[in-house]
Amino acid sequence: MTEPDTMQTILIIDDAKENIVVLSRLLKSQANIIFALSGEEGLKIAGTNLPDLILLDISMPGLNGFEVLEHLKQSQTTADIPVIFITGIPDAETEEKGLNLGAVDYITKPFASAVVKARVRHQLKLQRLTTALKEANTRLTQLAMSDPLTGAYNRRYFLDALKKELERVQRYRHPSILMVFDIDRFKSINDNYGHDIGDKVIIEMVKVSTTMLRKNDTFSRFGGEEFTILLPETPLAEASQIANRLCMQIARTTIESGNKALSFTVSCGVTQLRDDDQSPDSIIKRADIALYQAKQSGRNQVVIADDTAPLVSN
Ligand SMILES: Nc1nc2c(ncn2[C@@H]2O[C@H](COP(=O)(O)OP(=O)(O)OP(=O)(O)O)[C@@H](O)[C@H]2O)c(=O)[nH]1
Repeated sequence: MTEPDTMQTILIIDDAKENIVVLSRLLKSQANIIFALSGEEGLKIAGTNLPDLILLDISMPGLNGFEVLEHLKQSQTTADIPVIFITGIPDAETEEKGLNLGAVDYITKPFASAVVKARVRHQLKLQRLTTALKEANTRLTQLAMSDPLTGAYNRRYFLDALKKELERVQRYRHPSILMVFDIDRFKSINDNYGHDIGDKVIIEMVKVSTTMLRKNDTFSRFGGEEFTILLPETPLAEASQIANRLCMQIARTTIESGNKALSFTVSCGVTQLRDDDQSPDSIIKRADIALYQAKQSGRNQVVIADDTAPLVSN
């Protein structure tokens, strides 16, 4: 979160140096001051420095203040930077135009120093609060889609991704794969080594899996010791190899527990998304049945769902 005492930055855009000098002197105790002597230069600086507030002159050669504001609003990176017009044009029509374009305030010259300071302080405070709110929102979004123990995507996020991928499969008819992994005899790991070591096993499972996957694959901790992987645009034969490789890699992994090295295995069910799947449920059910068969057949192995019908490509 932004600290309240962190110095914020004000960008002054004005073609008259003397105005920049006066405003800088006035506001330097409130913020870091940077400046530009033209609209074009101001836009460049705004895009790279992302100031907390812009004080903008209206009448300038080249891009005028209104045009600068329009450019700022068009770019996603600068659209939310508050802009105050500081201008010698006192008429209400110009002020209305400036505010309608999205300026947060309009100050006319000659101005009273104390009033400018107060209005700037007010905008900087609003900006600080807005930034803190945005950061909190980002954190909340992150929390809502991830598992706290491992940081992997959670069930909710995964189901959403699976639903979207099913729609893509139905539309483009490419092969996509769901894998469900489950740690073998995990209860006995907890019982014999303790819950903390159980947690370490889960964390290691996530680490090993995620390093072996591609950027477009989605990995989630779907439940306690159950993990799901979505592999978009992947033929079944390739998915089978990936699942087997992952199983082998997991079996080679060890966890330190006191002076002992603990190893563990996983079982896996694999299925292909089908264009007649009505929802993620039926896909998960198929993969779960295959996983159950892997468990029944002795664990530490991959089973491909029986009823996976190959998609007919267009
Ligand atoms: N340490 C730890 N244990 C968990 C967590 N979530 C679930 N568990 C445990 O995982 C265990 C799952 O056990 P079972 O469903 O019986 O399955 P299993 O022992 O892995 O047996 P199989 O799946 O048949 O190989 C339970 O004992 C849960 O308490 C967790 O976050 N941390």
